[in-house]
Amino acid sequence: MDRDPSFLFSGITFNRKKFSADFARFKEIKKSDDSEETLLENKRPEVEAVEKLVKRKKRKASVSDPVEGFNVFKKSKAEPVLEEDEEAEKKTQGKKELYRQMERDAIFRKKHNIHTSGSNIPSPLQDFSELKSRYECRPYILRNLAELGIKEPTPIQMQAIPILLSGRECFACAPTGSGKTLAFVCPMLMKLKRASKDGVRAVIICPTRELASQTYRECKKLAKGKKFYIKLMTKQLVNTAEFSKVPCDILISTPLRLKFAITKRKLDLSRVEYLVLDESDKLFELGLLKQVDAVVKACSNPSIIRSLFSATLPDTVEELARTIMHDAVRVIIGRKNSASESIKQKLVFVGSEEGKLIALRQTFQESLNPPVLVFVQNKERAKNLYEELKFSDIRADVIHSDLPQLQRENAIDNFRAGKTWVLIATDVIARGMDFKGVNCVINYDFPDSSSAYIHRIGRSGRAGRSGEAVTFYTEADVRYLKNIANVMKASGCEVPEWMLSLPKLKWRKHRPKREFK
Ligand SMILES: Nc1ncnc2c1ncn2[C@@H]1O[C@H](COP(=O)(O)OP(=O)(O)OP(=O)(O)O)[C@@H](O)[C@H]1O
Repeated sequence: MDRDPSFLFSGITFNRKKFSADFARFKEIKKSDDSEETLLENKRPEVEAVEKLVKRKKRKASVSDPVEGFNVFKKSKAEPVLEEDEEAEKKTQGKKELYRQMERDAIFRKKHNIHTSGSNIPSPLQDFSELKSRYECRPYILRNLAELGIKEPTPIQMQAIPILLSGRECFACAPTGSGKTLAFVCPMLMKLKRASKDGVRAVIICPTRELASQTYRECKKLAKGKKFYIKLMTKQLVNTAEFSKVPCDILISTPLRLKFAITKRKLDLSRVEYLVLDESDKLFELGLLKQVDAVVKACSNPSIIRSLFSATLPDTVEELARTIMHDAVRVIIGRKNSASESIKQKLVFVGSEEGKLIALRQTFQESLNPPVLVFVQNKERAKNLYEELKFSDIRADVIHSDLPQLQRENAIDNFRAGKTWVLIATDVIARGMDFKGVNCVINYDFPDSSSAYIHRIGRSGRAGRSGEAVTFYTEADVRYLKNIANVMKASGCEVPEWMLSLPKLKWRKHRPKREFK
């Protein structure tokens, strides 16, 4: 039996008898093969060597030299290298564009006095049309903005709106009358998208009922045409029999009423997605802190977006904010804790308490340019001053926390309508209240802090309008002048040098006992 030379067949015995026909066929082929082999065997060794070399070269060439359009495997192996290159190139381009965008943002922010800190801060909004192009804003918001005559975003809106729309928490400090309300209401409506009956989804806390009611109206104006359930937490609402079943997307309240609703009426805030603390530094003051804390705890949704807004943001409040917020962005417009630059500020020495009424009457005689707001230290003083003015030919009214709710509302409405020329007030309306076109704010009693001063005078000079602020001071107030003088200087007003060089006081609230004389 012949051994088959093939390596593949080694060890297999071929039965030539059984497969004689096939064997004969193979033999024929073998014959020809043999003849070739014979030829090869007869080759000269040098020819063989050259042939081997050529063969080896051919083999090598087929492995290492890709022939375009021919070697499929080569091609498919070469492609990822190209893709990786393209990918890397894309990445570099992406990074370059990102840096260019960051540079453009920085220039834009500088131009608008926007100061930010935090990571990955979204680009500021240059125009309200970007609400649609960047964030797919529904047409009703743009329509309502146009109807309200709001054309360009203010600096706080430019920056706070994209931050909140990108799902980031934020604490913001921007001057009085600079449009902070819209800066948090607009993204809130956009994020909520549509009405739902699944429980409260957004909460806005304001320190006073008047401000809560104003914010409620602003929300309604911007949501016009969309059936959101927007509720103001009134005594009536909180006492409704089916309180927990009242549909509510956005709830606006003072901390006290909200805490009452949580503890006594089992209000569920666990689904709240947005929480705004307006006038946040006021809300963090001792009198309100406990109630605010209860609300913040009740809003237990882990993906909640919280934001803090105010015209004054003391360092202590910032520190507190940082402890409760996640990866928050800090936005400051202009200088932190400064007065609006559109207010002309003046300090008037009145000697003693007796001098105040004389100075006030004199001021009104010289020029009474209504509407005018007169701030006093407490409700007793408000009542007393009102008694002095009510029988004069000046149309005066008064507002303080001792008045029944309806009377408070009427006082605001009449002042807004121009029926009241001079409104005497305690600090209950010093924050957030937006009376259009208040020409002058008179601090009849010296404010008890620089932030109280900033908020009080901020009732005038709003939304780019000009305004005036006059602050009376007595001998007893002199030692507290420095703080107010500093605020005035920072906002560009002229202040006598001696006031600025008064000794620095470790801040204590200046609330002396004032006799009405
Ligand atoms: N982009 C805008 N263009 C013009 N007016 C605006 C714009 N945004 C808001 N306003 C108007 O500016 C006024 C002041 O706005 P807002 O009450 O929100 O100020 P604020 O910053 O909250 O002030 P405060 O610190 O006193 O609470 C309002 O009458 C509001 O309608």
